[in-house]
Amino acid sequence: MGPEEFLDQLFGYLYATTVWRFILGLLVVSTARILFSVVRLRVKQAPLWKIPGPPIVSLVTGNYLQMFEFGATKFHDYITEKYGRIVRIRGFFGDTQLFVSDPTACTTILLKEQDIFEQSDWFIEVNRLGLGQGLLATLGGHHRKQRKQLNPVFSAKHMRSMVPLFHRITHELREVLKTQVGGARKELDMVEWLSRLALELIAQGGLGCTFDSLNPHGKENEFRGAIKEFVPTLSSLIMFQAIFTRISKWPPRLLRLAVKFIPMAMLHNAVRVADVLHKHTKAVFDNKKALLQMGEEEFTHQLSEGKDIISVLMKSNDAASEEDRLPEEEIMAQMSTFMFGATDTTSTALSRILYVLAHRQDVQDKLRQELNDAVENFGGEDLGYDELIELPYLDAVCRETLRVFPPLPVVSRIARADTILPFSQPIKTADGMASSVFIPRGTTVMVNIPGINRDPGIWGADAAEWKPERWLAPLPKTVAEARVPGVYSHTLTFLGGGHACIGFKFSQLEIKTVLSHLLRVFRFSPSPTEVVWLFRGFTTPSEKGSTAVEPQMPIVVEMI
Ligand code: HEM
Repeated sequence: MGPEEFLDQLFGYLYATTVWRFILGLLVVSTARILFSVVRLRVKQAPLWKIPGPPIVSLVTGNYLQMFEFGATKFHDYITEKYGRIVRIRGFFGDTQLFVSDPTACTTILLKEQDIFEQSDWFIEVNRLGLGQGLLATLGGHHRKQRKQLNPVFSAKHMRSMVPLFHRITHELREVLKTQVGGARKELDMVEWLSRLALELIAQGGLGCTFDSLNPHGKENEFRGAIKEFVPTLSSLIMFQAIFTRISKWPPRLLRLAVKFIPMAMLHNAVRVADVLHKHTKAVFDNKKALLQMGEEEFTHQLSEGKDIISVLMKSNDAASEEDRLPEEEIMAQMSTFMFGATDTTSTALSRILYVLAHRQDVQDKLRQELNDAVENFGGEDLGYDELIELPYLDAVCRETLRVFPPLPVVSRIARADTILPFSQPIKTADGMASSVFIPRGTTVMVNIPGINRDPGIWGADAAEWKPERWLAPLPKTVAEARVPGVYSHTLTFLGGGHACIGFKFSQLEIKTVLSHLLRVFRFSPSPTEVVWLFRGFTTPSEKGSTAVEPQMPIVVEMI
């Protein structure tokens, strides 16, 4: 070996060992820091150990699988009944978390101390990288600034102008269903059709574009596919959240380069989904921007006549002061955010209403009668905004279904600082009665939405029963007294506080418009195939025993 070759090898060796030592050192330091913060948090969480909760089933995963597996809804109901409004749960490696349905505790989490109880870094970062920096990816002042610009776009005044569009799209669905049923009766997978409908309603009503979702022979749209893939793709990465949240803020180019060299198909898939979402929102945005620059007349030539949410937002944003104006990137991010926020939620709510009505023909008949009478009095089948909003039985059926069966049953927050969580009533702990508990920084609290919506202490002994009639009489005094911090009907179905669902009026109108058409033309009855409701983040229907990933809800649809 010559001297040059020797030096080359020596430097190569030194370089390789230095780099590897550096990487190894980094890993050791990071692991030590993670371990140290984990141990410190476990120690500080000691006061929470005294709160009653289910036994731990695994030292590694705690109660995590019971809380989030397909059958989790039953477990949630069981622990709420057994342990009450404040339940201690174990997360990964002995982490202690709370599952909360106490109204005073929920008010602290969602309203009074909403700047302490925030979404986790993981939630914010995956949404930021996947959907962009929209409402689901911002916190504090940044989030408030976005809400200030967006709230007026979701006002009742603007929702009024959406009614014709909702009618038009629902007519389309009705005609497709008539063809599918073939003039008599047929079993259809209604969740599939309601998902397509929800997607088309937000595509046209939110973005002013179409995905041709109601075309039975239409091809899968790439944007639609990416929205559907978003949650499963990210769920597959959840076990790497500690590492992910540490590297996610790297400069985008560096992050992309790093991801390229990590041989993990699910990571590459996540990047692909994010790229597809960005490509499409940018195309829709650029098109709108060009139209806006051409003038008002061109702008109203869009499919939605310029009444869709993003068009209205772009116009009001242009007129806003420099200080309030949102950057273009953030408007694009709202598009993916709305597509994501509006689709599974609405289709799940509509599916549940049809499912319940299929099992309660008496209610279905009564509702149909109310709708037929309303159409006769109104003088046309496309009921106006006020008629749709004010029909009492339609309203009662919607409120009751959303109360008893909230599509999104659990939302999580993480304490960003040490604080005290007060309760509305003292609870029994290992140390005696307690009317509050110390929550150390880093603790996860989960809001148990069905727990509070069906709390017998608030709604009475029949709280768990589905009874639309309860909304036609004065509600028990305990309902108002409980001061549930929700934006809708004393429930947390659409949550409350600064992160409450921005689209709740939009979804009310969608649901009522759809029911006003479908129930007058079709009768829905249960299928012989049993349907079960599974926890997939949302509570969605499935055929009993099926292993399909997608929700399924066979219902017998009959022409009237
Ligand atoms: C029945 C239908 C719906 C239900 C049950 C529902 C429920 C919820 C809930 C519980 C949250 C809070 C999530 C959290 O903070 O972790 C939320 C947030 C949100 N929802 Fe909805 N939603 C529905 C329909 C819609 C629709 C139609 C849209 C859009 C048009 C929408 C857009 C959003 C957005 C953007 C957020 C984030 C708000 C923020 O953080 O400021 N949702 N929704």
